[in-house]
Amino acid sequence: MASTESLLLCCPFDYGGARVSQVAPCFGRSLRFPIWNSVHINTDSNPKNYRLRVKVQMQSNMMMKPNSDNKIPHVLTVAGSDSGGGAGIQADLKACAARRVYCSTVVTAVTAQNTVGVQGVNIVPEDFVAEQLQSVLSDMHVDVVKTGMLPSLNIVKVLCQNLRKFPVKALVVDPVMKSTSGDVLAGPSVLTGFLEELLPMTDIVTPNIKEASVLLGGVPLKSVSDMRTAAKLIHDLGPRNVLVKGGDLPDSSDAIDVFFDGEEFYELCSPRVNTRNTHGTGCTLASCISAELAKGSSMLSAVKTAKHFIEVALDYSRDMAMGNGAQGPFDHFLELKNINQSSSRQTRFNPNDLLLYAVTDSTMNRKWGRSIAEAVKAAVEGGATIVQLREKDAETRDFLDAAKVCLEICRSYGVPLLINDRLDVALACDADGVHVGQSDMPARLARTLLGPEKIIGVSCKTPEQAHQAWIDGADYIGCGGVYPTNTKANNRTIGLDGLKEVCQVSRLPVVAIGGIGLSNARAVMEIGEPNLKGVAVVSTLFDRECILTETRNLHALVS
Ligand SMILES: Cc1ncc(COP(=O)(O)OP(=O)(O)O)c(N)n1
Ligand SMILES: Cc1nc(C(=O)O)sc1CCOP(=O)(O)O
Ligand SMILES: [Mg+2]
Repeated sequence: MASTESLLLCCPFDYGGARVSQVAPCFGRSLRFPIWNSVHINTDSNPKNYRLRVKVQMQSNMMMKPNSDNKIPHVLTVAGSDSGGGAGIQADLKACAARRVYCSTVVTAVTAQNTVGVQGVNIVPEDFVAEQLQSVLSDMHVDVVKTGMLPSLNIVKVLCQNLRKFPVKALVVDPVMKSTSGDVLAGPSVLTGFLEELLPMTDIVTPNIKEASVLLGGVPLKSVSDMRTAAKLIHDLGPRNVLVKGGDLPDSSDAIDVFFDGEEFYELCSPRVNTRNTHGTGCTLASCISAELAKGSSMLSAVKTAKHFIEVALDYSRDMAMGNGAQGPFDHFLELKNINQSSSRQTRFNPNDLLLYAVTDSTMNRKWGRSIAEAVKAAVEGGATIVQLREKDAETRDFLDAAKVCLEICRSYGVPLLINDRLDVALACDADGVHVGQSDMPARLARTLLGPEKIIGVSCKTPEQAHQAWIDGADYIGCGGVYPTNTKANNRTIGLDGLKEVCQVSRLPVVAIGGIGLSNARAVMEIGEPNLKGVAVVSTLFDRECILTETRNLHALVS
């Protein structure tokens, strides 16, 4: 790099100047595509440079990473264009970019649509769909094909011919039949193509309850039990996995989707986000699943990550104002939003993540003969909502290596990973934050070193400590020991009363810790303090034979 003015850096995929515009103002001049993979500990007193470093470091998290075969993960979407930009090809491109995967496009139809509805549809002739497919598939390495609007039987046939000619790792079918506004996007003849040709080649099909009903000849779906039956029946039509999306199910406070892999059913729940901005969620979900599959995820893990992404995106965009119609689009670029709002950490840290806080322990892992990564994976699969690596006797190198693996696991589940005590390890692996105690690195210094984006938790036993944590710029406090514990030597027990007292003065969210398990977690959660957001536990999860089961059980108790 010759100078800051000529920082023209390579990036595998140009997806616009948006990221760049976040960085450029720091220099007051134009930069293009920063690529910066190293970790920066900020020792620079110039706040301008400091801002730049933090932001550029986040940008490196947003770049596409080659797979183990050195190829950039690539999804080809075969779908319709939505002029309003909320669904179809436009949503697919944004979703893949947000999930850091390359996306090529075969346009099957051009729609005139907005937040009010679909005003017109122009179907692309099948010969030209075939030409687009041939262009992409014959030249570029495609991992996953994702389909959206397939508006004619002949287009379905052309697609199937090309998939036979150019096999890919996975085929994800979003069986789009109607838009969110209720306009028909694919007629009955297309259904024949789905049933006879496309579904038998499909790795996962993602119907909503209306589409599932159409695929099954019109049977109504009114409950989760109906969705399970439908998932099984659709599976019998040929796809290897089925995800029936229950977002439109009436009378449910949660968005429950049923996933069936041919052997087991999984009910995937997320809180229903109260927003009008849901246009494009189906396309985005299928594209996210495709993106995760392209990166090498297993099917279930891809589905879970995609569902979590949608939940967070809807939540972030709940008040976004776009258009005058009933259904608005949402914002896919959460990470950019974080960069934009770097002065406001609360947008990044969600206090609800404290609900089930899993804290690891190397002694317990050794006792049960498992690695830190195995323990963390089981905990997040069981429903842990945040993880802290508390590896008191690990060698630095081993700790760092393990932290990197755990971070990948946690990121794939959308679960934040914090490091206990060791800021150096947190910085080196770009963890989501740290937890420090009263005799560790002072929280204020931790904030200076980690920057505004990272999560910082502080252990507090008294109202004074809680007040100081807030002044120092912490994000939450860990308060305990609520009950006696064998995990931390000489730990003072403050009881439920001590916890209440701290909660009442704390301006930060609180997670309770110390001796908490299945027998008393409920009592802790029910102390009636609104800023008590969850329980942090060590032995209840990690000093047990099956971490997954214990986490599930505790999750059920505290949710
Ligand atoms: C969530 C949470 N709360 C409290 C602690 C204890 O931290 P600390 O007082 O620094 O003690 P050690 O964990 O370092 O022994 C915690 N780790 N997590
Ligand atoms: C790490 C830690 N900190 C505490 C505090 O009171 O700040 S109690 C504790 C240990 C919690 O382990 P368990 O869930 O096995 O009791
Ligand atoms: Mg500590």
